[in-house]
Amino acid sequence: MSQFFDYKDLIKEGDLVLAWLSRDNLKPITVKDGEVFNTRYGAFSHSDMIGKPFGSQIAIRTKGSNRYGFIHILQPTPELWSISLPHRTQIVYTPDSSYIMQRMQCNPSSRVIEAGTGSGSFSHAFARSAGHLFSYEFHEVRYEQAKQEFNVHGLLESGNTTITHRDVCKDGFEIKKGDTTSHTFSDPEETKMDLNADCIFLDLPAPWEAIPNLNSVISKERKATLCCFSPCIEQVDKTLEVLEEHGWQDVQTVEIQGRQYEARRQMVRRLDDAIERLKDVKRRKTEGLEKRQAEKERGTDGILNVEAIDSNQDSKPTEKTHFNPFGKGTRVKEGDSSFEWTQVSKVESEIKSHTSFLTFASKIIDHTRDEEQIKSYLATFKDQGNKLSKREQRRLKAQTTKDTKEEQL
Ligand SMILES: C[S@@+](CC[C@H](N)C(=O)[O-])C[C@H]1O[C@@H](n2cnc3c(N)ncnc32)[C@H](O)[C@@H]1O
Repeated sequence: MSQFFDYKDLIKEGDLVLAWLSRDNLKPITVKDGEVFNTRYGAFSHSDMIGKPFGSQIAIRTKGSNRYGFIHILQPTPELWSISLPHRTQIVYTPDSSYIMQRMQCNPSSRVIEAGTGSGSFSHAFARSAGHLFSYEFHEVRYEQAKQEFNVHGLLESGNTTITHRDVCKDGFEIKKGDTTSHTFSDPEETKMDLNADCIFLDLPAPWEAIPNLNSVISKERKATLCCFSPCIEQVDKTLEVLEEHGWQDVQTVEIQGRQYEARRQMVRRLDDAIERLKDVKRRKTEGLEKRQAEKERGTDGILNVEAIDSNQDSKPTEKTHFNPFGKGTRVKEGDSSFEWTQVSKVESEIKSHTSFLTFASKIIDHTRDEEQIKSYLATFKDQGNKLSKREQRRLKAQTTKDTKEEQL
């Protein structure tokens, strides 16, 4: 059982919990009775966490004051792990990994190849969703650390993850008896693993060197989908050349540009407001001119003549503009019920999340078809077709023609 995939209610000794200190400060802790988690808000005793439900808030009184410091203790998930894990390399974050898995249609029947493992960020997301994950890392220390981490997190124990120490560009992806891998060849008959992979994710500096090695390990019956994660367009260029050379199809390169949308209210500005504003500007201008004229009428020695004194006594201070919908003026609080508001969404001008270019491609190895199966499909369609609407019949006919063409290619 892995804490990452199976829901758990209460925290027990030995559990991994993620302590949420702030939005961008999440720390993994393995709970051990008697130990203390030190933070700048104070020292949190692990024993206070044992028996508490995941998601609880733990509060302590800060030394020498009457105030409280608190943290939340959360159950690990691949998404939270990505933002709290110890970095050994650059990692793939959830905005990319979720998109990639959806594009590759990664599901519980998928057999996934991932190279390299790196810090194991994406591995956790794959391991949760896929049927089996085969992860490869050529850096020995990183391989050992990732293996140890996968073991502690229950990924190896759950049986759906295999990590192998390998340079996939030089030595390919096949996993044989005697290789340095987490898989145990317990059956004497078993000499190599059957990978039969249908999802391949390459986060390598030179994916074009690994692509030629995929043929022997990708599924023969199912369509295999590949994604290469490369930060530079020059890498994409080389990858595209090799994909074409090795018969990969449906090639597409995309870039994720995550943006934050802010929802807020904006004051409704009407033509009448603009007219009001112009009138206000004109009125102030006139008042200003009158004031200056009155000052001119003071004597050069600073003594006012009688007329000027009289007009000066009459002049009132200029009234403050209380509302200017087109610029500065008295601030109006968003949502103030004296004004009309409309709901808008504002997008950040700067893009924060370009990480890499994602190149997708797919390959079907076996183009032969089971004629008996096709006949039975066609018979079913025909039978159903009599009961279907004209539109449905047209759709089925188009689908059948498309399938036949694809098979012929
Ligand atoms: C950027 S990291 C992968 C990060 C990973 N996707 C994650 O989310 O944590 C790239 C990893 O690929 C490994 N690597 C590079 N070339 C390799 C090769 N030819 N075979 C196997 N691993 C390789 C590196 O050692 C490094 O750990």
